[in-house]
Amino acid sequence: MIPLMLDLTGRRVLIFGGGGVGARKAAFFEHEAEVTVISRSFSPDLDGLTVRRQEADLSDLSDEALGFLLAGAFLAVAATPDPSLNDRIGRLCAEAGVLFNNAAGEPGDVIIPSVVRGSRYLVAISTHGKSPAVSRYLRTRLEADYADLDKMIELQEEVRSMLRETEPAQAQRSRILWKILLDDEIRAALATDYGRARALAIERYLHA
Ligand SMILES: C[C@@]1(CC(=O)O)c2cc3[nH]c(cc4nc(cc5[nH]c(cc(n2)[C@H]1CCC(=O)O)[C@@](C)(CC(=O)O)[C@@H]5CCC(=O)O)C(CC(=O)O)=C4CCC(=O)O)c(CCC(=O)O)c3CC(=O)O
Ligand SMILES: NC(=O)C1=CN([C@@H]2O[C@H](COP(=O)(O)OP(=O)(O)OC[C@H]3O[C@@H](n4cnc5c(N)ncnc54)[C@H](O)[C@@H]3O)[C@@H](O)[C@H]2O)C=CC1
Repeated sequence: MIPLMLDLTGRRVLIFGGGGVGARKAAFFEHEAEVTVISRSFSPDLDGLTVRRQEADLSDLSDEALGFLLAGAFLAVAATPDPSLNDRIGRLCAEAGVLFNNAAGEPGDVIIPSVVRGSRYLVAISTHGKSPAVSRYLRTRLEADYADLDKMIELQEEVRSMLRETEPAQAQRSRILWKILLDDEIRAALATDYGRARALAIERYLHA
């Protein structure tokens, strides 16, 4: 498995099965992709999401009819509780060249990770499907332990551009940036007062 960050703007994503799991997968994609949920019933968790709904009993559909639904899709998720139906959707995706994620059944070619996201960073976590609970646990730990990561990235961005003007040696620029990252007092200041953290960084490491 190889991690990638994809821009799904304007791409079509299909979710087969509109239960709690299908709704969670739909929520994962809907802020960027064009999501359609195909199911015989729809969880209230889908209310409020920007997704199209298409009512169908998938067991009644022929391979040809399912293949027709897949036309033009970039990625499909099978999230019905019937693994053999999910696996069948996966086989048709492989034939149609559509990326496939399986919520229950034979693993597809895509895993949906746990995501920690700030305005300046994105971390995706997977256990290769072995323990989603551990992925979730790691996400909550990272969210708690690095609550101010966005502000540290902002400070690093600012100091990096200052250093490009003042410090010609790359090795020295790198050393200073690491010192700031590892400075507990600067990290503590970031939580409440960006200006103070910035002043500390400049005073300690740029005018030293
Ligand atoms: C392979 C994968 C398929 C995929 O790509 O979707 C998959 C598969 C399965 N999950 C199962 C169970 C649970 N999944 C969750 C939660 C999440 N599951 C997610 C991803 C993935 N789940 C992919 C692998 C990710 C990896 O590589 O680590 C997360 C990260 C992303 C998301 O879904 O949004 C999201 C956490 C988001 C977050 O909070 O950060 C919880 C809730 C909890 O833990 O509280 C439980 C119950 C506890 C447990 O069983 O662990 C079952 C068994 C069903 C059964 O027993 O019937 C299967 C099927 C099987 O294993 O066969
Ligand atoms: N990948 C993951 O992250 C997780 C996967 N699971 C597994 O995912 C599966 C789905 O879980 P839930 O959403 O909780 O189930 P659910 O029973 O709440 O929802 C299933 C949905 O699929 C629809 N459906 C079922 N058969 C259909 C058919 N033949 N045609 C059309 N629609 C059909 C139902 O109408 C319903 O909307 C389960 O097998 C569960 O074990 C569970 C937890 C996490």
